[in-house]
Amino acid sequence: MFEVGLSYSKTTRACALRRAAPLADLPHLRALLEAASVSLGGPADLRERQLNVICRRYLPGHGLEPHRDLPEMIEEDIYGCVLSNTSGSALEFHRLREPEPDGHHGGREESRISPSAFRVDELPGTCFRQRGAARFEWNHGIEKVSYGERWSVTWRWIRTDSVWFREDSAL
Ligand SMILES: O=C(O)CCC(=O)C(=O)O
Ligand SMILES: [Fe+2]
Repeated sequence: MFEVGLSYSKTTRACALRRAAPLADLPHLRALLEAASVSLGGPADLRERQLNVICRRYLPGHGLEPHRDLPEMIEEDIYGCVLSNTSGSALEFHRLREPEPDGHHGGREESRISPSAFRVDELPGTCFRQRGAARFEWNHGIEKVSYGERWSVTWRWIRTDSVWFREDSAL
């Protein structure tokens, strides 16, 4: 795991963000983030003072526990790109609760017809964005890899109104 921009991997409520590798030193990574963002209709400006990038390599035995990236710390939109995946694992989403009953369908029918899990069909270069329900009503994780490797880059922005955020000069 390798972080760029602001790092929160060891952050707790009692421990502030740190500065990780600067994106300016990684022009290919910056170009990837910009291209992926724009291709998904997102911003071209990466707002680097709030940006956190996590590059992950999953080897056999590695996975990622189901989680929701902390809403109190991280802005709504989270982007990602799968660089390559020769493993049998992929990003999977699981709904945290059933959808609200809907007047037209009734709660029971609705929960039967709407899925509670979603697996990303990953090809090299697959990009995704988590927002809305995918961000707040579903969690996501990676089942432990048993063979091959998976490489991903995900990026997000630290909320300036969170207790963790500090301006650059204070890091
Ligand atoms: O590796 C991935 O695609 C997901 C990573 C992730 O969910 C995270 O770093 O919060
Ligand atoms: Fe995540």
